[in-house]
Amino acid sequence: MIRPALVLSRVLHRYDGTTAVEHLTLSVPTRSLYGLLGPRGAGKSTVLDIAAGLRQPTSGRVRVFGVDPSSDPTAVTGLVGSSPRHTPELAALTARELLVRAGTRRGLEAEVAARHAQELLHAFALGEVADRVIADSPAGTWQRLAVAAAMPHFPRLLVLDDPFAGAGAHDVEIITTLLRRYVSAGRTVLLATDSRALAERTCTHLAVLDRGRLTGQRILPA
Ligand SMILES: Nc1ncnc2c1ncn2[C@@H]1O[C@H](COP(=O)(O)OP(=O)(O)OP(=O)(O)O)[C@@H](O)[C@H]1O
Repeated sequence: MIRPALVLSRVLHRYDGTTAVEHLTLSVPTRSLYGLLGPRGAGKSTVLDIAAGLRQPTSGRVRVFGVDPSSDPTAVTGLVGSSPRHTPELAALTARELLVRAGTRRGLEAEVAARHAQELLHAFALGEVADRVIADSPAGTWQRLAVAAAMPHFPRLLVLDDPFAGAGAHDVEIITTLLRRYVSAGRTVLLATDSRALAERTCTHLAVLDRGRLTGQRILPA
């Protein structure tokens, strides 16, 4: 049997007085494009942070390709990729600089990071803005770039928080095509969105969250 990419068992997460995730049990199959759908505050970002090893749950069990992020965070860092948050510091870089930096931060040699950056710029149709400062680039550049910046080390699990937020139809098309190709290449994608239409169009599997609880789960027709 193929091991799932991610397993959450009775995961609970509390921030001070707020319960963000409540006894969530979820299994994300390898090679799925798995969508977490829910309104604002449903707990999606918290689940993604836990999956990426960026946050420890208050209780419950987490396994990323069988690895426990709390006992082997370095292994999980190599297995997972997630997008950087938009900051003025990052917006002052060029698209290429951001991708090279994302690669070297994931442990790639500078030369390898530069090659992967070039491949990603091409794949995400960002060649024209490659050497332009991100803040001066057309709308939609950041959305494509944020996804590309999650994958310079071609992680086995790509974790994307709202990759379509602010994206135009053309950007959505490019991102969706790339994510499907990534899954066809044997990788796994876990993404969060509040758009049912985009989730249903893009994903192979869907889990619906509401106030930290799982309220529905289904496999979508190909
Ligand atoms: N750092 C934090 N400190 C305190 N409460 C938080 C924190 N982060 C999230 N929360 C709360 O936890 C709950 C779940 O938030 P979360 O961001 O995980 O949901 P979400 O579905 O990703 O929502 P959004 O789409 O708005 O990001 C919300 O009630 C939110 O206010």
